[in-house]
Amino acid sequence: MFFQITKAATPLTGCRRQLILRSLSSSTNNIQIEVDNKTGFATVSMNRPPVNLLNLELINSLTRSMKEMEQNKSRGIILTSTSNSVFSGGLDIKELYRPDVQRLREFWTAFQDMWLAWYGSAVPTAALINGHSPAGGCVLATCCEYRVMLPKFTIGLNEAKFGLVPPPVVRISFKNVLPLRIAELALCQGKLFTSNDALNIGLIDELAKTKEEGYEKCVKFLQTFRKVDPVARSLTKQQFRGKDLDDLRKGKQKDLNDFVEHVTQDDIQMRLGLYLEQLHNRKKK
Ligand SMILES: CC/C=C\CCC/C=C/C(=O)SCCNC(=O)CCNC(=O)[C@H](O)C(C)(C)COP(=O)(O)OP(=O)(O)OC[C@H]1O[C@@H](n2cnc3c(N)ncnc32)[C@H](O)[C@@H]1OP(=O)(O)O
Repeated sequence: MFFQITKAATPLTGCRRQLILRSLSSSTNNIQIEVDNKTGFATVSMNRPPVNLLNLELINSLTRSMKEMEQNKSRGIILTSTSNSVFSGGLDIKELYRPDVQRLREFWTAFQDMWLAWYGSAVPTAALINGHSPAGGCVLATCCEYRVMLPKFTIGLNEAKFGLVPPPVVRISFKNVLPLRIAELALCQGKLFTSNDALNIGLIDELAKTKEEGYEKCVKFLQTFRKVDPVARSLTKQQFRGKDLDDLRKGKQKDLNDFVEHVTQDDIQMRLGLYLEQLHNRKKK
């Protein structure tokens, strides 16, 4: 069994009684799942301190938790993080820098599977973006159907800034949310938007002052499907997203080969090394 179920009070709503499902599959316990007994909605919290970097293990946990939620016929999922300042810092660049090619292939295959699971989820999804959400963090948020963000953080696809060319899946979920021209410019500029600017361009749907308020807004969104037939809802969503999903399923091998070829280029490796150094030295200046 993937999850153990224990009862606990919720950190989100204080009094509402919930079930907490803890991941047993990973020694790092990198995901926490809570199910609200009243609404039936599950909150999936990324829990990989300090900044929820998406390494192979966290990516696999995200995919497995989505599959588990679908099997349990969850009525809605809220994706968030246990951190106070970061939703997800994006891909763990250490997975890309001087990689073992076998692990790099495994890593990108896992990322493809996570994208397929979250972008194509049969269950309604909302992202409660309670902190910074660059690159891979933004991909995860834009896989969801609705985004509520706390103020004074940043979100966007900044890959171009450090020399990475975003693969198709990264563009697709971004393009699904934003007007094409804004998506193209933002990607080419490697732009990170403040919460306010993200709201103005439509990258997020609502702002919330606190995590609790954000949670309630996500719940309100998920409740809009309460009187809708879940099968009709899910098939309608598939009509919008099915082609993107099929394209990746059919092109998975090529996408993987292109990714590995791109990331292992000497020039890209040099840039990734410099970026890691820059991140490490950021606070020392
Ligand atoms: C062909 C391939 C193309 C695309 C692939 C798919 C698309 C996705 C790409 C990505 O996601 S690439 C990653 C992009 N992410 C970023 O650029 C974010 C960089 N990080 C930050 O801006 C900040 O760290 C922060 C997320 C805003 C959090 O700031 P905070 O002050 O809270 O933490 P701090 O900066 O001190 O970081 C803590 C610790 O983590 C290290 N770190 C941060 N981000 C990364 C990262 N993405 N990969 C690896 N390591 C990272 C940082 O150096 C600190 O570690 P240290 O204390 O040991 O130095």
